[in-house]
Amino acid sequence: MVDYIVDGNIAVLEINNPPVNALSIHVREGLLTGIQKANQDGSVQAIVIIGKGSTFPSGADIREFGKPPKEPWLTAVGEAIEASEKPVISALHGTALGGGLEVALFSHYRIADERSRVGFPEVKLGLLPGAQGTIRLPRLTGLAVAMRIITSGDHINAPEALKYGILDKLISGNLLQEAKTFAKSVIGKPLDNRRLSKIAVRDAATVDKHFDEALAEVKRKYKGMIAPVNCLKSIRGSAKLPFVEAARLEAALFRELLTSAQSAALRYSFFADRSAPRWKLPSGASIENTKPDIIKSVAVIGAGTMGSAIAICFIRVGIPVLLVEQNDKLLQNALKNIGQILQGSVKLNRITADQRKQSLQILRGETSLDIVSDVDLVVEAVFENLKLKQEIFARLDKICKPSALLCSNTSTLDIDKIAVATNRPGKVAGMHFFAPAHIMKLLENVYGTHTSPSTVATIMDIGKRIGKVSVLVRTCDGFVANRMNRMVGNEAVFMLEEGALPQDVDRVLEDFGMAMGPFRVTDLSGSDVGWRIRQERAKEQGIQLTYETRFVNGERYSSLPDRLYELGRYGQKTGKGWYRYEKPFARTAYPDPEITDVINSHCRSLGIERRVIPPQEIIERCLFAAINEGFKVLEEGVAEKPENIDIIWQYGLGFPRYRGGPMFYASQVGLKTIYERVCYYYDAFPHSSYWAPSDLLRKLASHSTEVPIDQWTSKERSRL
Ligand SMILES: CCCCCCC[C@H](O)CC(=O)SCCNC(=O)CCNC(=O)[C@H](O)C(C)(C)COP(=O)([O-])OP(=O)([O-])OC[C@H]1O[C@@H](n2cnc3c(N)ncnc32)[C@H](O)[C@@H]1OP(=O)([O-])[O-]
Repeated sequence: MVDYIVDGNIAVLEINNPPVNALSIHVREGLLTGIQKANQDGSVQAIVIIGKGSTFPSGADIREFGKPPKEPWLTAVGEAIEASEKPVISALHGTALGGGLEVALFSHYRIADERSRVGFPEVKLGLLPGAQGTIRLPRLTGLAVAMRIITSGDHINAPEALKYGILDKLISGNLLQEAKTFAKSVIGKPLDNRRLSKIAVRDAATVDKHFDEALAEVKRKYKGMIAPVNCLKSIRGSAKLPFVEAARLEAALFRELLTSAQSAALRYSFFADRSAPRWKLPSGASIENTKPDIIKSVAVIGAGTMGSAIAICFIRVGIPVLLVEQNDKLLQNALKNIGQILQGSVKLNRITADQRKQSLQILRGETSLDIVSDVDLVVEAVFENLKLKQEIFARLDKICKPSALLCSNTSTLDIDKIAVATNRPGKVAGMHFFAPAHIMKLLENVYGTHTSPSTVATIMDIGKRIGKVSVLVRTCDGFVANRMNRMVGNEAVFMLEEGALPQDVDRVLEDFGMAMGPFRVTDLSGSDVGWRIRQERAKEQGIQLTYETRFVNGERYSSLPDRLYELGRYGQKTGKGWYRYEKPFARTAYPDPEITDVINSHCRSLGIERRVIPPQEIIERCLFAAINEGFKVLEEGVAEKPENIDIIWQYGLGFPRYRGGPMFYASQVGLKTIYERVCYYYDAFPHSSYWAPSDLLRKLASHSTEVPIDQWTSKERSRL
């Protein structure tokens, strides 16, 4: 794992632990023995530490966290590096992150390939740079820069790192050769002024001011997260305490984080990010064995808000789009809006004016569907109506070339029912974008009974090309996101009928960490959207919905949202919804006494006695109901693994990353507790059949010890 190579009077310790040279136990052992050996070797006068392959170490081995720690710890290795009597030069390339950068900060000199990046991303794992990173970096950069680098977790490029004093020299040629030459040039020079533990923090006197400012900033930016706060406390220690005591404080703050639920969730999320796009079908077809088609052109059908935003996703990565809308006026409006949105991106420095121009050059608006005959992929984004979609797909099937994929942006409808309208069901799939589609990272890709593996490979590949986090799910009503989120919406409204107000429910869920509570979310999209869908469904079933309707097909129903619609309270667009706004499209939501009156009179007319609903009940009824549904989604194979569900919630539904996702959260609460509470609510609300406990949940909860989340599907699903 660490090769020891002597070239003349230079010992080279080459770290070889692909893919990112993580500082696993064998690397730490190799570094420690390498340093000791070089110090004992009379012919060696300087030591170079370098990474083999694409990078200098990108950090500690994250898979080791949460397991019993193995010595030597990174700090001990680092202290041996700093204590070396012979100069140690770290030669950085690729991404020198976390523990990797700490190794460099223990070294006496740091040189780097000019294309390399450095950083302390620990905070994104709910940790701090615990091998003295928080107390060494301020000694080089000063407090403000160190606080920004460590609390943001952002990478910085080599020239910037040079400017801050983190690096001593940038290299444009052969890194190893240059490192050896550099090493020879520092042989015999005094080392004490190169040992960061011997150097003071130069702006230590200003630490309280920097701390207060940075603390206010992280509390606003990373609400609810403990790691950025601990990072700051440790950096403050670096300025206030003698080095050894500061190191002790850092170690204590690191341990607190390492054992925290937040870090466990963030580390899980790190691996879930990488695992979710790796799709596999029940047939065995997978990302490993299926090639995607190459998509060179796309048509988007429907130039509403969604269709326009979807078009942007493709044109900004250079894929030409035909945007089709029947009505020329709507089409022209959409083209204008797209131009404005891209202009906004230029203003925010997300793209250049040239990139905007190039994107608009490959966008063409049309009013006839016939024009799409030659595109490789169609994304339909018309109104959520099965009949309408079936008609469009039947027409597309006739117009498009046989190899074209026909995808729907439906958020709920069964892909199989859309595919039957075509003679190419293998080439039909769902691509469910989340609003606003040009901003939201999630793409929920949906396969139907007949969708071919190559279609799946293609939609997953194109999702990656357009910069989305793509997750594959099987078709069902609402797929994963809307199917599970429906329970949150239902329970939230039922709690209004029982005693809560919209702001109570939203506050509890936002305090939990959700980006927005369900009522604020409804106000954003508009209560008219849900009303239309409910009316449509009722019509299909021959049901008349009235204010007195309390059950539909035996299921509890609340007409409160219908009352809102009748009052013209469509949400932000009308300046009032579940909340009041200063004016239409204003963002700030104010609790509205009028809504309290509407809710109270609704309860009176239905004879419901209101009660106080405690925060814990709000959490349980919204989240446990969704979690129970999540287990059904797993048991039916709609989602292949819990990570897929959690990534959908993080990137599509605003679930706090530091809680991992609803399924990871369930694993932390404990499945026995979740199961018992689900049973309790099923008893209490038998007319909400989604409370019927999932079989998978019941079986997992019946184990005498908690089944780890990575075994949920393998352990029980095959036996169901
Ligand atoms: C006594 C106290 C002691 C305290 C010690 C504290 C030490 C320290 O302060 C803590 C840390 O360093 S915390 C760490 C701080 N460092 C970080 O947080 C850096 C985390 N890593 C990254 O940000 C990105 O991986 C890179 C930018 C490095 C490369 O991006 P890219 O080129 O797109 O590649 P990719 O697809 O992302 O990864 C490729 C494969 O490598 C895997 N893997 C990666 N890093 C790993 C790791 N550290 N570990 C294990 N595995 C790691 C990854 O899962 C994937 O595996 P798969 O099986 O193929 O799925």
